[in-house]
Amino acid sequence: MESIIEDVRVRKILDSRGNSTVEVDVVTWNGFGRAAAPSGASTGSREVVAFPSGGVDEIITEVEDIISSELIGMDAEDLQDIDLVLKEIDGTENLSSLGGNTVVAVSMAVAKAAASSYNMPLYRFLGGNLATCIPYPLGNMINGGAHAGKNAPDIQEFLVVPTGAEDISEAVFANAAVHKKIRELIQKKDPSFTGGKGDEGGWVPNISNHDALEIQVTACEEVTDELGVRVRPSLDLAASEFWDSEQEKYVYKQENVSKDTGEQVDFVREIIETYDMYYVEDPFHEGDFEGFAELTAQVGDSCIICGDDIFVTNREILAEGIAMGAANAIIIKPNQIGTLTDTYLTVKLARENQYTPVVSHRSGETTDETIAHLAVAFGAPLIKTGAIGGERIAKLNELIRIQEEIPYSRMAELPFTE
Ligand SMILES: C=C(OP(=O)(O)O)C(=O)O
Ligand SMILES: [Mg+2]
Repeated sequence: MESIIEDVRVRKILDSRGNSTVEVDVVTWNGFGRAAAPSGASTGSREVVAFPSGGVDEIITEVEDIISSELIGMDAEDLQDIDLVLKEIDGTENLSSLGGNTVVAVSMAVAKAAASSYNMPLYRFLGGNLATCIPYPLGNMINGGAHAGKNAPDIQEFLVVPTGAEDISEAVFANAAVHKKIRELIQKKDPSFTGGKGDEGGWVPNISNHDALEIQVTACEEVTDELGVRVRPSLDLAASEFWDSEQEKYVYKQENVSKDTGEQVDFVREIIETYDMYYVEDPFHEGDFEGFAELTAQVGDSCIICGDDIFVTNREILAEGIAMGAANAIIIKPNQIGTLTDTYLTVKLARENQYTPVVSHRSGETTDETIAHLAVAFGAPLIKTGAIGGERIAKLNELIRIQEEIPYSRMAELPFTE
């Protein structure tokens, strides 16, 4: 009774890039849930389609009525049934008629409304009383590729993880300290640097991939010494963005060099070894399962090799990767797959196969904080959600609140840390 859905409202709101996206309110007899959908810039080609052909406006004018007439009267607690109904209404494989972003916003708003109906936070409603681990934040420091301007590095994200942090507060402030330090180091290298930032709040300098790596690692070392909290460098290459399918080469415009898969394996392995990288995401393009498998075979016993565009939070594609030994971790972005049920099932498959789930934001975000709750509920050891910027700190500050609320909270167990 408490969680019977009484109303569903859909509206158009701004995202962090100034584009339109969708926000959904779900009202139950005794509760309320609100969620908004993010959008990617470097999207995987096998992600569900974000919006129907008429964009957000079609959702507001046509889709809202269809969804609300089906969902009103259903019990928000029956999340799996509701996710099934959403997929049935859509009727396509890639959610192109309702739009994956509509589906994910409804699915998350329903879950939040169900939790609220029983006066529970979302992480507890989904994860239960034993979900007490707080994920480590992967903070974005330097932006390149599709998240930055044309003179920025080809590598999309220079990230850090405060593996030595004892709690989430120490972790997020260590990341923020590295972010500040990196600005100083960029300014030293390029006095004309104006302090411009990319889509995820990382700095966008006009420097080479190599110089960005040097600066990232120096900043990690200095902050580790200053704060006494070990911070380790990590990367998201987002290599689909610089894979040239005609040449069959990874093309690094900054250095004017091209590499085939074998050379890319050697190049990334060298970076991992030289800079003691903790985590490397999408070092190969989304179709290069062989490259992923080879690198994982070579360094996967000491470095997290994570698949984003390759798996797109899809458990069937993940299963192909598992069979080949491609990667040892997977990015979890609910809007890549559409429903919370499907998101959960992908996390479950990952865990059963010792793949680390890494819950992640998108480059176009809102102040929605749902993924902070999902990371705790799913027991994900890592969350990738930037380091600074309103839409990024919405998640980080929520983790601080969640930690405070859980009586026996502790930081999650990270792979490959002594
Ligand atoms: C967050 C990312 O970017 P986008 O949202 O543009 O896919 C990513 O590639 O991990
Ligand atoms: Mg990525």
